[in-house]
Amino acid sequence: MSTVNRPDHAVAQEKAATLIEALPWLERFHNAIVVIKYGGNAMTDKELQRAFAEDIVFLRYAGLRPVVVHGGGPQINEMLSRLGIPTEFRGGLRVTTPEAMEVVRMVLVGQVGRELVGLVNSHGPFAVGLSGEDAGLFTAERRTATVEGTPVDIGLVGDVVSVRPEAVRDLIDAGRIPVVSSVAPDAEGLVHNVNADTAAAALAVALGARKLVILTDVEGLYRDWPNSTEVISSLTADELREMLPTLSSGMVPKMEACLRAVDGGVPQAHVIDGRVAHSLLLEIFTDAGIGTMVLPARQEAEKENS
Ligand SMILES: Nc1ncnc2c1ncn2[C@@H]1O[C@H](COP(=O)(O)OP(=O)(O)O)[C@@H](O)[C@H]1O
Ligand SMILES: CC(=O)N[C@@H](CCC(=O)OP(=O)(O)O)C(=O)O
Repeated sequence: MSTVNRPDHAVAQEKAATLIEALPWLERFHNAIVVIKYGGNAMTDKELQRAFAEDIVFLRYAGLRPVVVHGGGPQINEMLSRLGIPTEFRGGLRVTTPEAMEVVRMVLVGQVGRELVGLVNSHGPFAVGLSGEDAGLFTAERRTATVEGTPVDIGLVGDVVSVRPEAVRDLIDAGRIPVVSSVAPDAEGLVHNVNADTAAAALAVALGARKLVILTDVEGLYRDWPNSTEVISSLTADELREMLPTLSSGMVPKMEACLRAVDGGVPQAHVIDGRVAHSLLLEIFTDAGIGTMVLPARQEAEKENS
């Protein structure tokens, strides 16, 4: 006969409490499409990569419908440097020459996307990789960057001007997990480099996603970066709109993406810390919530937190 001693019982109770804490969120997000932008540090550390793949498969088994859009800025930098091609960013976006574009496409679609698909599929035949070029998913239009209020040309960089989400929907309906790389042709078929945050927001809107979650390499949106690291836990679209001109570097496309998603009807957009293993699960399934959440308006914030 085996007996359960008291400390073990207490540990078991704690585990049960953690599991049951997820119940309201499982109910709320059953069948929900959640678009997750994967990037930053979480992408370059092997352990964090594995944890991310586990989280995505966990979401799928828990009854959500995850869609992944991945970045790969650090990996593109590495390949450009190996090839001796200099690169620079303006307003958070890479200046992309035709030569750099070839590398961006090769790294995002042929390397980063493939590796992510492989990691997810170590848990079962879920992930299918595609890019903005597949089945007309994204159409891009050349865009400029804004530097000190002035538009500057940054080469073959595009914004997503239309989305045909049918291919992604087909995959979701078949129980697959789409893994999307952010390169896209313009109306003439010329392939452009699209920031992955921007692509994730456009896809979240087109799919009518319930959430956009952006993983990055900071805790969230800092109120007064780089002077302090006080994280803003939630803000409305209007508050973000006002703050946007004061933001710098990589936070610009990220927060623009959150705003675009929420303005486009996605009820919540989050920026969370990809350096914390399983931060995605913590965000979706726990009462605490983490990082920064953008909501359409204050009353929505109260509703979402209730
Ligand atoms: N207000 C801010 N809050 C947080 N980070 C900021 C802010 N303004 C600028 N940043 C910078 O933006 C970076 C995140 O953007 P980026 O490096 O492009 O991330 P990713 O690789 O995840 O796309 C942070 O590491 C930080 O250096
Ligand atoms: C136009 C532009 O800047 N495109 C990005 C695309 C990859 C990306 O967005 O990667 P992260 O999410 O890791 O930053 C780039 O070339 O780096």
